[in-house]
Amino acid sequence: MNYLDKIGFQDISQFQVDFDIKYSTTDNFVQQKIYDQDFKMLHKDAALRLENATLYAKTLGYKIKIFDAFRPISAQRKMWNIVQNPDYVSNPDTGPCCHCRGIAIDLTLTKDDIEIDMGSEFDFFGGLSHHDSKDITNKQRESRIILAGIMSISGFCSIRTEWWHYQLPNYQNYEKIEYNP
Ligand SMILES: C[C@@H](N)C(=O)N[C@H](C)C(=O)O
Ligand SMILES: [Zn+2]
Repeated sequence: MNYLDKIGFQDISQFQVDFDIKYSTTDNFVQQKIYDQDFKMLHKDAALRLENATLYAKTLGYKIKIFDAFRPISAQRKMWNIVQNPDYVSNPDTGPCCHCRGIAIDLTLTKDDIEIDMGSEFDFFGGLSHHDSKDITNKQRESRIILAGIMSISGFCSIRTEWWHYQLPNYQNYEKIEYNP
């Protein structure tokens, strides 16, 4: 049993979802690897809710694709050093940093293995990614609302500025984790 298991984290690698863990590749907003290992881990409270979300998505004919889940504080710091804008990257010292607590997921929906058009790319840091963007089509808005509905009835909250980011409420109940495997 490793440290993350001991503190109540759960491996989500076998869930009925697809993974495209962007920060273990160079295909991300910093264009460099943020960490070497794919962390397909969440706190068990979030993992349980994600499992429900996969079922709701399936009912509607979709599958969930995960871009990121748990990320250690050091990974968050690398991001913060590049983008010091709390609308898009949480401050590792003073921000909620829900990924570092294992209770946030960056995700989208797919149908027949094709990503649904949500109106902006993942990690596009601008108004087009905001839930209330006026510059997306009705279809793109509808797709975001479907994702929001799935995540909301599963127990997650959204943030205003990123259509792909969902987190558990009461983040103060979970500690930020540093982890170097
Ligand atoms: C970096 C982006 N994918 C993200 O997760 N942003 C939120 C605000 C965070 O850093 O917690
Ligand atoms: Zn996120």
